[in-house]
Order: sequence, then C-alpha cells, then structure tokens
Amino acid sequence: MLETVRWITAEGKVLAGFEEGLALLPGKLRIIDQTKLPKELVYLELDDIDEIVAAIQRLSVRGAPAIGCAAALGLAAAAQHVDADFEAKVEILADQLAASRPTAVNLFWALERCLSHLRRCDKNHLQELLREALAILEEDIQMCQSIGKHGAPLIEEGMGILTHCNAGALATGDFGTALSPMYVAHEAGRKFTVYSDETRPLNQGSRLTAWELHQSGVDVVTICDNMAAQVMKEGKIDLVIVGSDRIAANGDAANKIGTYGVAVLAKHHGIPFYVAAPTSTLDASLAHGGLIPIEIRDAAEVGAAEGVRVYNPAFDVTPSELIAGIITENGLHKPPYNFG
Ligand SMILES: CSC[C@H]1O[C@H](OP(=O)(O)O)[C@H](O)[C@@H]1O
Repeated sequence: MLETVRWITAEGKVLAGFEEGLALLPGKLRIIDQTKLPKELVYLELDDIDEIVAAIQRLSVRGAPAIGCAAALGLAAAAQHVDADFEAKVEILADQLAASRPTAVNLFWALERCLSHLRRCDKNHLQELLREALAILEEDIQMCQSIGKHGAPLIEEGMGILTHCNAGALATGDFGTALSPMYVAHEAGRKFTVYSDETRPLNQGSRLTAWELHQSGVDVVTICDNMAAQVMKEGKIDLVIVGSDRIAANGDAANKIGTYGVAVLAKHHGIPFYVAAPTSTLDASLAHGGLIPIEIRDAAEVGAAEGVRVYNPAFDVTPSELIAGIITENGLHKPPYNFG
C-alpha cells in the first residue's frame, strides 16, 4: 500500500506521514485532493483552518476514518501557528473543524480525544497535541489492517463481491475498511471480482474505489447504482461489504446514500451483507440509527433542471436486522448487536 515516509523538522522532531495519503508536515496538513481523482493525483498542503474545513466540506478529504484523522492532524497543524492563549484558541479551532460535516462520528471522536488529552497535560501542549494526532493516524491504520485480517476469511475463491461508495485506503489512514479484507484476500492469492457501485451523485465508487482496486491489481467492475439488483439476480454477487460513517448501539449503520437499498436487495437475494468499520465509528450514545444526524448536501451535486427542487441526503441508515455481521478491529461481530 502507501509507503510511510518521515519528515524531520527544523527542530529535529520526527513527524510521520504517508507520501501519498494523509500526512502532517511542519505546520501543514497534507492530503490527496480526492475531488481530482482518478484523472489527477493532486496533493494539497493546508496550514489555515478555513482551508482545512473547506477541504473536508467539499470532500477533498473524505471517508469517516480519514475525516477523523484529517481533523486531528489539521488541528495539530493549525495549532502550530497559535502564538498565545494556546488552549483556548485550540478549542476554537476544534469547534471550526467539528462544524465541517455532521454524520461521520470519527470527526467528533478524534477532536474530543485531542482536546481531552490536552486538558490532561500541564506542559508541552503543542508537542502533546502533535503526538496525539499522529497516534490517531497510526492507530487508524492498524485498526484497518486488523479489519482486513478479520474480514478476509469471508472472501472465497471465485466470489463476486459488491461494495458501495469508497471505504478504501483513501477513506482512512490507509488500507480502508470495506476494502481492507479484499486487499488481504488478494495478497493471499485468492481470485475474486469486486462490483463497485458508481455511487451517485459524487461517484466515489467509480472514481475512487475502482481506481484504488485497479491500482492494486484487484479485479473490479464498475456498475451504475441501478444495476445492483440485476447483477444480484444474475448470480454474480456472493457477498456485500460496505463501510460506515456511524454505527448506533444496536448496530444500525449509517453509510453513503444507496447503501440501505443495497442491503434490502441483498436480503431479497439471500446474499450476506457486512459492514466494516473501526470502533472509532461506533456511537454508543445513540440507541438506534434513527438518531444519527444525516448530512443534506448541496442540490448542485445532483444536477437538476433549472428551478426544480432537489433532495440530496448524503447518507442513509441500514437497520441492524439486514446486517449479517459487523467487522471491526476487534473481530467479526454477529447479531444481536449491543455496542452500548
Ligand atoms: C471508511 S468510511 C467511508 C464512508 O464515508 C463515505 O462518505 P463520504 O464519501 O461522504 O465521506 C461513505 O459513506 C463511505 O462508506
């Protein structure tokens, strides 16, 4: 996957990062601009909090775990430009980041982890914040690798696997969640085909998932979202694995719009439907998925006739009874789910 590189700052401090993914440079957050993929691989180096917030809002950096990591790293980068009233100003920076998108709980989890760590420190606040932000990134990568190990046994030789949106390396610190078991199975030499839903309206599936998997040599077929039923009916799909942006205590899982429809189709066709996510995506404070805040995005993303109204929810919630298992870094959880 992506190669780890390290930057030595002027003060001799080592900052870890990934040359082609999320990284913390001295005073800057470095990301791939995912709005440009797959045509261009463009890196952005952002040192201003408004730029970082805007990058999250326009999905230059996207995917629940990646949003959490980017928020933590972005907070650390922006904090390096704070000259006085450090703790108060960092809280304000964190509030700005928290307002960027409402559904991925990883964003709020990562920011609160950084702030509560700072509140426990009585000195070296900036260094402690840098250290905590880098720990969040490194742990996310390890969690995704573990998800891959726990999920890979589900993938048998010759399977057709459907996925929706992008829950790959681009959506995390590295390796991905839904795609991580596919990478592990591919590395083990198993042959299978991934059917990647285009995922309207922003096409994360055709632009990002297909690109990632193809780059890694995994056999991938792009389909339009409205073809999922037909490929299932034709017997091409043996398994569905998707990511998630927030999972409630009872296992109801929010994910990219269209996921719920895939789950209903999978149920109808007797195909097992799995969700893969790190525990930083679990929200035990919510009893069920009806309490998950769903982001409504700009009408312009859908494209409609002039003057015609548009409804553009970015996520939907799959009820736990449609989910055969939830794969986290701790293992494969079976229903009934109780993450509370
Ligand atoms: C690994 S979680 C990825 C998750 O996030 C995506 O949403 P967005 O592209 O709007 O950030 C989508 O729901 C993916 O499944």
